[in-house]
Amino acid sequence: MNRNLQHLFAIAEKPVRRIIGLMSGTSLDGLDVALCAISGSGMDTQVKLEYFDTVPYPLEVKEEVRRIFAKETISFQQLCLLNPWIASLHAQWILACLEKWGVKPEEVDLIASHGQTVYHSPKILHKLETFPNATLQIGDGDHIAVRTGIITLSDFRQKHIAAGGEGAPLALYGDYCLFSKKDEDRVMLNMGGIANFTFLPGSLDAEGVFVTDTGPGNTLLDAFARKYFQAEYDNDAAFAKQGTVSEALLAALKDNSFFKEPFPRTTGPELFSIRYVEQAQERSGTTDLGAYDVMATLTRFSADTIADALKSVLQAGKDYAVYVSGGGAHNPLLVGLIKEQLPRLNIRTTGELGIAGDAKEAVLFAILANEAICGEKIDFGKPGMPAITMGKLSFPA
Ligand SMILES: Nc1ncnc2c1ncn2[C@@H]1O[C@H](COP(=O)(O)OP(=O)(O)OP(=O)(O)O)[C@@H](O)[C@H]1O
Ligand SMILES: CC(=O)N[C@H]1[C@@H]2OC[C@@H](O2)[C@@H](O)[C@@H]1O[C@H](C)C(=O)O
Repeated sequence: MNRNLQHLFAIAEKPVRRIIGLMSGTSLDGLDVALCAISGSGMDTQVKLEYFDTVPYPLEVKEEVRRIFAKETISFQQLCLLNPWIASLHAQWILACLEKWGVKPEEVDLIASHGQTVYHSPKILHKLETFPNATLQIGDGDHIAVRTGIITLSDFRQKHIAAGGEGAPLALYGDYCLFSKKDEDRVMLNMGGIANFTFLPGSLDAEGVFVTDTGPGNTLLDAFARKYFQAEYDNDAAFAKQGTVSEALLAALKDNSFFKEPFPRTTGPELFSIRYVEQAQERSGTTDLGAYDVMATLTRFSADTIADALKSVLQAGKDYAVYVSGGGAHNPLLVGLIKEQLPRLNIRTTGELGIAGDAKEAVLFAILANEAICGEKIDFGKPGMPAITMGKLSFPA
């Protein structure tokens, strides 16, 4: 047997695998690095989050990525150059984290790299008959494997599309294995740039699992915080809290076919952009609205669309535990507005389940890699949620 395969085989047989999960999401705030000790697979998966850090993207990196991020027209050269550049930066940051934590690269079994999404274009967005659902994550796995010396799994989303999905959300595969609890219906709500949630039935029945993106989480808030206030985000909703919601603008923001598509539906900043808001302002005659009022309205827009999607799945009059994660969980106004609409939600954090909210998505990619090496495909029995394991293998040599 080839040495690489021998090594992989030995990893699959270990009682505990140390896997680094990486996530750098649509907010471009940084690279989340989670070193996990994982045993078992599927519903028997056990995870201990050993170390976690977010390496902030330096301004220069944000600027280079923004030159192509979610843009229909870009420099092809920029895309080509960024693919290995992002990978080598991620590799460099992984090695720095390992050094800080006192862990040697040879003590790590696998890296699970999400890569940097630069464009997400499901059919419901591009609406072109000829073309399939499509999504593109850069930061090639071969570069990470060679630079770190650690076997790397990457590019998780393509098989999801090949098997009939939109390439997202992938959270359900890890949420189901890790957070399902017998006799307790749970909702795992992640509010990153884009918000999504997984419903986990207390029956543990895979066919009862539900997942979808709901629409914007922080992406519009971040874009307008940058535009109006030269701030990276609306820290603790300080700007939005000073404004008043414009019902006219809110109605125009909600008037988009995305919100009528069947679940699971996915989206990104390709749709929910500054242009999206400006067009809604023009349609609703609110172009003169003050910056604080725009921020207040955008926060309500995120909260309402999250609450509406939750209402369509949860039974009215029943109590649910909702475990929140992602940066939006730190936004008190956003969380408060969701709670106002769904008073019977019992809002908790994934930290109460042992995984800090900021680390959750990175941990989920470590779980996906574990499933690819040791698990079996799980059949959720629904279109858009294919029964697959994911991730492409890169060997260091
Ligand atoms: N204290 C806070 N107050 C308000 N917003 C906050 C706070 N802390 C973080 N955020 C928001 O969280 C964002 C980062 O969230 P996160 O890291 O979950 O996004 P992401 O992983 O890039 O997104 P996605 O899940 O869509 O890929 C920030 O850009 C900011 O909008
Ligand atoms: C294409 C892409 O990168 N999508 C992200 C993004 O961030 C949140 C939401 O939009 C979700 O669909 C997805 O990430 C998570 C990890 C997922 O696939 O579940």
